[in-house]
Amino acid sequence: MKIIIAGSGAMGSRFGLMLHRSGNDVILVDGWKEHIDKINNDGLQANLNGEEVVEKIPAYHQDDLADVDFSADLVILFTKAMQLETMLKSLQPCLAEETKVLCLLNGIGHEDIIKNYVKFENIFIGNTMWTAGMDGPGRVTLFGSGSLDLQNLGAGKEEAAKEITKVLSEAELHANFSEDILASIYRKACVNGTMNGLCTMLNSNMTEFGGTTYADDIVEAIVTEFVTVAKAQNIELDQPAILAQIKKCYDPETIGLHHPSMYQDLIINNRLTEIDYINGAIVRKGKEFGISTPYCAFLTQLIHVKEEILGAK
Ligand SMILES: NC(=O)C1=CN([C@@H]2O[C@H](COP(=O)(O)OP(=O)(O)OC[C@H]3O[C@@H](n4cnc5c(N)ncnc54)[C@H](OP(=O)(O)O)[C@@H]3O)[C@@H](O)[C@H]2O)C=CC1
Ligand SMILES: CC(C)(CO)C(=O)C(=O)O
Repeated sequence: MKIIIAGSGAMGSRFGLMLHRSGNDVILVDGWKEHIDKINNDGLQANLNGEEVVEKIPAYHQDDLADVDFSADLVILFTKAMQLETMLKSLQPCLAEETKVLCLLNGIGHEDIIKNYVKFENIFIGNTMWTAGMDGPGRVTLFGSGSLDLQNLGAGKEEAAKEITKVLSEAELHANFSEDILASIYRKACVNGTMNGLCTMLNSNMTEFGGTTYADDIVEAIVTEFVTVAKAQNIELDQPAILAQIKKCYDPETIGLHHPSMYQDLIINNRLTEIDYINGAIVRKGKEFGISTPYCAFLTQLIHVKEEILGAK
């Protein structure tokens, strides 16, 4: 399959690398020039579960796509939420009538933006439990395992969604076709709505946070707000199952030692965070439905205060 990875930071590099290694025709697209230049000069370098890997994958700056002759079957969106709209504008020359676009960003409601740039029946949405970290331009660390869920948004596009699922699974990305992707996105948002903001504020990884005596109470309070807001939209979530899924993140043998992507953004790279698309989205939806969301509101404010104190850009 001809695949564009649109947003080739840590996660885009992971997916690009694994899809390239399983025989797909992949190109990487990003707005970070130094990263693109490094990949084109020296290959994409990765520590893949302890093994040093270098793959030659063509990489393009997103402003240069008008000159690129590559009609993609599939575009996988992996920007940060704040960069999504700019990337969608840049991608226009590469979107053919049949190009499918799969969004795997963390957060809630990205389809509202994507549908302004992509035909509704070509939009596929999902979420992933894979992890990845950027070490510097052209270099990533990829450890542990993961999975992803996806579904078509447009009616009658199940077969296309299953075909994408197959291609991703052949790359050992463990993809599942979901019958209820909105619930799945909310379940993942509960993980990010707890782990990302809390580990960032508390300067911890997930194992360290999960080992504290306060972890269960705080996590339950936040998840209750997500579940209540989801219910108001007729999205039914199994709260005990979500709490159990979050606890699994504390395991140092799986992803517990990972610093969530929000920590990587703010604490390591001094960049603005996606908090407004995770806990902030619950506060906005809560207001719409008359539901009080004090924990999400406070965590959103705290992260913004920290962004200001650190002068994040
Ligand atoms: N990392 C993870 O483990 C996980 C991340 N996700 C989600 O996947 C999506 C993509 O996240 P992720 O891959 O972590 O994003 P990254 O932070 O690795 O990359 C996103 C973009 O930020 C810019 N950038 C990143 N680092 C630097 C740097 N040091 N200097 C300059 N620019 C930089 C680049 O674009 P530009 O120059 O255009 O700004 C890059 O494409 C997000 O929605 C995230 O929440 C989901 C699951 C796990
Ligand atoms: C690994 C995980 C699940 C932590 O919340 C994640 O999605 C992230 O780092 O953004």
